[in-house]
Amino acid sequence: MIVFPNIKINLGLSITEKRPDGYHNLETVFYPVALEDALEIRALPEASLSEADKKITLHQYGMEIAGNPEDNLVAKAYSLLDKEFHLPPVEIHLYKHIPSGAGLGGGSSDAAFMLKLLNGHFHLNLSEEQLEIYAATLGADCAFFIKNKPVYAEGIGNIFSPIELSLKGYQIMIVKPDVFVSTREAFANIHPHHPEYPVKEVIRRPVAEWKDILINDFEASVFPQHPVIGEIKQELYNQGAIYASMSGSGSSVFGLFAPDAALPEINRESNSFCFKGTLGQ
Ligand SMILES: C[C@@](CO)(OP(=O)(O)O)[C@H](O)COP(=O)(O)OP(=O)(O)OC[C@H]1O[C@@H](n2ccc(N)nc2=O)[C@H](O)[C@@H]1O
Ligand SMILES: Nc1ncnc2c1ncn2[C@@H]1O[C@H](COP(=O)(O)OP(=O)(O)O)[C@@H](O)[C@H]1O
Repeated sequence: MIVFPNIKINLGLSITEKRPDGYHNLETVFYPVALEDALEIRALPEASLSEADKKITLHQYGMEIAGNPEDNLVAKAYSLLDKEFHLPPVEIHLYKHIPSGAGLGGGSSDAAFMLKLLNGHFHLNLSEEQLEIYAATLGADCAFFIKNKPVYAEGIGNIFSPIELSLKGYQIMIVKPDVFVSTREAFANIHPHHPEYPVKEVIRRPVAEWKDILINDFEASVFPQHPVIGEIKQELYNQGAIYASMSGSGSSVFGLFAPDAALPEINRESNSFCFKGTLGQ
């Protein structure tokens, strides 16, 4: 069985306060985009396991991910459900197309799709709401990928409400320079505050009005540290983007373009990543 975990972009990201547990409350809109990994599981017969064998064998392809295979979020997702449901052993094939440390939620998406895949394959009969609860323990934005629909998110990024927003037909260009931004460090450099223009209100206005009022709070601290990210955002505007922003805690930047626009070539560095697509929903 194979699934295709996709990314999200953040439309606005206000970090409003630091919580006693060390996490931060935030306000953002998550919007799914069809840049996808591929994730496949094959169940193995219980009898094929010797005492010393692990229950998961993870084969990884495509872009490299930092860390050991047992720290991979798909392995953590399996262990979470295995504890409760004693799952059969599985062989996992994960093909990474989504860059890591990009603010695109690639790891969280893999984890959420793994939960959905195991739920379907092994007939666990978990509801979407139950899957969201499991997902939230794996990463702050992981639960979003269970329903995978545009939402307004609050709390630590795990409390969702529906929004009336469709960007269907807009073209999107995502550029990620060869820079890794740690989410944890990005939060450490933030001064939380309530925004002048709340994300929830700005999002109701036409996209052409978002430029100076739909803000990602991480840009103020990440751009001075990594000027190339800010330069890419400016370049997207120079090349005709209607709206451009860093996604999440970086380092990727996306530009939204009109449905009939010719998308530019932005080749700043040989190791940068670039995706071009069309939005759905
Ligand atoms: C802030 C966002 C916006 O989309 O950044 P990106 O990861 O997309 O860049 C996400 O919600 C991130 O979600 P996720 O990447 O799952 O975060 P986690 O792994 O749970 O947390 C990584 C670290 O970030 C910090 N953290 C994360 C979320 C949050 N609301 N407050 C925090 O302070 C904590 O220090 C935590 O240890
Ligand atoms: N399946 C996975 N895909 C990507 N990263 C993973 C995965 N499992 C664990 N990680 C770890 O999570 C970190 C954050 O990755 P990712 O979620 O892709 O980035 P971001 O949170 O910036 O969108 C990576 O540096 C990597 O060490």
